[in-house]
Amino acid sequence: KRRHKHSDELEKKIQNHLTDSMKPPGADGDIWELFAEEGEMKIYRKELVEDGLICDPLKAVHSIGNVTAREMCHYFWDTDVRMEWEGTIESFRVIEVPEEFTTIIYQTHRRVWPSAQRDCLYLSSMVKVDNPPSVGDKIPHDTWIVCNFSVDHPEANPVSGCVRALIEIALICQTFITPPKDGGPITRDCLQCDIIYVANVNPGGWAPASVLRSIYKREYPKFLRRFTAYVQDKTRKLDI
Ligand SMILES: CCCCCc1ccc(-c2ccc(S(=O)(=O)CCO)cc2)cc1[C@H]1C[C@H]1c1ccccn1
Repeated sequence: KRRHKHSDELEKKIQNHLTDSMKPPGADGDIWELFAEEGEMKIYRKELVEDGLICDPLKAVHSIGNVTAREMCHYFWDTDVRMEWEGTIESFRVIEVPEEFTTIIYQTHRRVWPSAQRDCLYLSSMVKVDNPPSVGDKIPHDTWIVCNFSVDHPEANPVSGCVRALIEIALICQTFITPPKDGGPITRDCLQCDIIYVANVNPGGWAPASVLRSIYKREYPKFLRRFTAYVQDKTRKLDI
């Protein structure tokens, strides 16, 4: 069962995301504020201050056509394409690959004046979910999750001056297939991918609440727009 040092912690976090993060906002009785909405994309936030630091949890739901859950999670997890869609990281390094679909990454984020620069050291794992909870009455064809959470590592060799931000992030994707009415073959046009993205970022050190909240308000919608467009573009059949 224990495949690497963080196996148990990873399993527990995935289970928590599948029970808690897959619930629609508000189902947990919490008050989520819808702060951005663009078509199917809805982004919610909660105000949370821990030890004087702004740790506002974020939850985004989205649904896009023509891609599968596995493709969405693959492009989110695969560091080979990270800089093609990530807009706020300045550099990153894969520190360790504990197992095939699990990496440990050190990354620095672009400094946002007047705050100190932030870095993150986290484990990133992509997992196919076997017995997914079905949301509502739709039955998913498959469910994939990428779970990113902060860990320690002796070889991080951090950039001096960076403040270590702590992250708990998950991208949960489900593929829904609507076979063509005429009984023809299933094509990309029959695919719909439902996405849930949850992010808990602790900035690790003081930063003005107004600065942090404006960064999040700007960066999360931008990230979701840019990342989903990137995957649809990468998977689009070549225009013949
Ligand atoms: C003064 C700034 C304090 C907070 C800095 C910070 C830390 C981590 C993160 C973060 C770390 C990982 C992820 S991910 O989803 O796992 C993808 C892989 O990179 C996502 C966001 C972001 C930000 C802040 C750039 C701000 C920001 C906010 C949303 C989106 C992008 N950038």
